[in-house]
Amino acid sequence: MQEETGDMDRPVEPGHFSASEARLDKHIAGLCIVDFPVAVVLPAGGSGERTGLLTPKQFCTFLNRPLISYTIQTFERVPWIQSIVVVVAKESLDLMMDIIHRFHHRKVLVVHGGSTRHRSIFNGVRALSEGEDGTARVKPKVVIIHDAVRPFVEEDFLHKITMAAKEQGAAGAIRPLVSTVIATTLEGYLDHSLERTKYRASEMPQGFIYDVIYQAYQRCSASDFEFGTECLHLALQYCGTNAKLIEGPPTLWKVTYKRDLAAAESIVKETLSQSACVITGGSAQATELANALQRSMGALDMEVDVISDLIGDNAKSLSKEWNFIQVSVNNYWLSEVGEMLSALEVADRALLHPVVIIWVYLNVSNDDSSASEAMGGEPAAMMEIATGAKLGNILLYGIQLHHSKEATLWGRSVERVAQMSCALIRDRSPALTGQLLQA
Ligand SMILES: Nc1ccn([C@@H]2O[C@H](COP(=O)(O)OP(=O)(O)OP(=O)(O)O)[C@@H](O)[C@H]2O)c(=O)n1
Ligand SMILES: O=C(CO)[C@H](O)[C@H](O)COP(=O)(O)O
Repeated sequence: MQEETGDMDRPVEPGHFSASEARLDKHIAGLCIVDFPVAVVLPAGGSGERTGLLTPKQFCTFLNRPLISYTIQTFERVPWIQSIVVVVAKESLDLMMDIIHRFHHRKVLVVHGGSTRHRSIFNGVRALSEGEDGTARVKPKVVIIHDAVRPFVEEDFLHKITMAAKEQGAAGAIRPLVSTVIATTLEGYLDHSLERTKYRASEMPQGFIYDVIYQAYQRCSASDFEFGTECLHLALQYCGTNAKLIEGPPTLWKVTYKRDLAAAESIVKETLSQSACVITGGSAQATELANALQRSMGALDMEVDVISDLIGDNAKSLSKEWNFIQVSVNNYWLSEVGEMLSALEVADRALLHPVVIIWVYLNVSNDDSSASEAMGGEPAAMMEIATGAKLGNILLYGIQLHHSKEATLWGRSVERVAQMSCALIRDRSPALTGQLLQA
């Protein structure tokens, strides 16, 4: 059973590589130049027993998106990878197709898995050279194998693995051991321990010349399929290919236990919380506040850009991975926020990650009562807009502050806005949307 997804904006026929290979991207901007066809197999057919959850970990969701979609996105954005085969259990096929359509994944071919990881991987590898009906497909030169439950891998590391695989026939990521490995006796006593400096943990990704891994799987035994855990070992044992081992970053770790899902979520949140864009509307007071926020939030490790509006060239900010802070001066009026929500929707900015908008209401009048009058009834409007925005994966929060003429008081308020903004952006709590906080 194979399902292809080629109906998105740039259709790809997965597993098919023409001789001239028109799409062989030379990624000249960076160091990553790959001029041969590369495909990826993501085994995602396991049940995730060790998490103790009912849902297999690859389908567990954080920040409104299943883990498998993060991993697919990681490979999809690498221009020199042409095709991604995702291997899932039969009963997860509909769910997988739904994920592909919901998150607009483009380069993906879905195939059925097997009862063990090796069986699933072999199904994925085979699908790259032959269709379900046995028809031949033009195979890639190199195939990268990567557990679907390892969502964080950088392009430059994939490049290293791919180039080493092409040269050596096989290559794999390693990490230093964090604990000593010991052998136990049948009775549960220490038999012997291994010298830790001589050993490494084998991680993913691994890369292979296509024919090497295909032949290794064709030649390996039923016992390998049943109990084996190491693709590099199959390449050595059945094809005599000695893999090049490359030390990878700690982020290559595999989601195995429930707590790993929380760790993955916090890594994604951290990467989404690096920067914010303050929109001032052009007024002097808003600009003064924005500049002060830029300094204070900068000290809290958040890069802040200040712009007056989202018109013309400034509209580019909508497509960046920014969070937004919209300042309104003496104008308890949410129309600017409404416009921003529409613009983000048009740009499809919240498809893959929730976007944070913080609306900052700056009261510069001398008379506090005019501010409270302006507020009358408006928190309800704020909550209503925030509720609608949340359905579109946009998290809207509010902060209000008074522009005190007293420098110390003003400084404290600005500091509080900076701290609250950083906390709201970093936490991304859906429960706090629509709230108007006091600074
Ligand atoms: N029959 C299988 C078993 C595992 N995998 C995949 O292989 C990767 C790594 O395996 P592992 O972490 O062991 O996943 P599970 O087998 O799901 O976990 P557990 O051992 O806790 O059940 C996962 O992406 C998993 O979905 C697979 O494609 N087919
Ligand atoms: O270790 C590995 C390196 O080859 C594999 O990545 C894989 O994690 C094995 O998974 P598990 O043993 O947890 O099923």
